[in-house]
Amino acid sequence: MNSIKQNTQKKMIIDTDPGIDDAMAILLAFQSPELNVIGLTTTFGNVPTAVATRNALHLCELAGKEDVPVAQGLLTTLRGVVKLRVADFVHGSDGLGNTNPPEPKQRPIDLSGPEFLVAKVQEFPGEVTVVALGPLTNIAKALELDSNFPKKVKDIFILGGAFFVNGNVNPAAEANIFGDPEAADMVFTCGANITVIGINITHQVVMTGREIEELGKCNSKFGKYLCKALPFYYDYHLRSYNTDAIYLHDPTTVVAAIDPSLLTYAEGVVRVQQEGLCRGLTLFNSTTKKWAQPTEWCNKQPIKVAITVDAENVANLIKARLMAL
Ligand SMILES: O=c1[nH]c(=O)c2ncn([C@@H]3O[C@H](CO)[C@@H](O)[C@H]3O)c2[nH]1
Repeated sequence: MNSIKQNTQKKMIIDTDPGIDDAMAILLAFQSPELNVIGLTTTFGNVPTAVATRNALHLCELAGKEDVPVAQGLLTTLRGVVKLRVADFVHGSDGLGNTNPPEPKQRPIDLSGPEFLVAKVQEFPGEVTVVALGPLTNIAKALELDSNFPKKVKDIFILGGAFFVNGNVNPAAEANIFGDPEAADMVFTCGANITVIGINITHQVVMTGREIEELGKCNSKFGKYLCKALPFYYDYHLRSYNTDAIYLHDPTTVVAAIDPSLLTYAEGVVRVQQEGLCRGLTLFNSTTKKWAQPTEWCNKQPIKVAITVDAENVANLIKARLMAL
């Protein structure tokens, strides 16, 4: 990689819980000339954090990116909850569709995920894009470690929430936000330049059963690899949504970071329900109403919430890059 090319690329850290669609997103990022992936940080959600770390290292090795540092994130929620909800019914117990990936040769770096995030925004102030594909625990911890993190990070693209639609854990909550609602609320209101891509968007960006077969037949290394894991993810969608297609949650978020113009956004303050029936609900204030009394949404910095997506072009970009040789 010559230095001119590196200078024009976005420096990206992916916070991830691989996860089949995370694997697609990571490989997509490695295939994207616009991006310089400077590290992966791992979290729980689709799998426990230790499994996410193993899978992240494995994916780097598969892609010949052993030089990309992997920093293991927190093993618990921000507030220390150890009994975590893990979506093995979506991704398999190994996170990769029960394909039993080989043990990686590389090890995670000594810094924790949050420490790595803090160190990189300090090293490259205003230059680092964070793409958060799991619960927001590591990003929230980075805020606790460095109160200037929101000013130093360039932007944060978050896969999470369900805006004006039902969730996927229950009618109220989307999985990543449900995984650590306290962390999510902290991140959404921290003042950083944040774009949120919810399942109101990602449920429109799909790969059909036939396209999964095509991916397996093409000569691309990543395509061949992914189509071994994808049947598990496909079966989950067929069972749960009765649809002949998978939702491209995480890769869509990487595409939004590459080319935000493929989506449209509304700006407003988002808060997260912390307790009770609707724990994990993301509530976006889209009104311009002047409230009679101050609300919990007042005096917080607005963030961008994706409202529409050019689903066909986003999906085509993902497929083309994963099928590229
Ligand atoms: O706990 C989960 N339940 C689901 O139904 C579900 N469907 C998808 N996912 C994963 O969570 C993110 C989107 O909410 C993505 O990373 C999906 O892989 C889910 N996680």
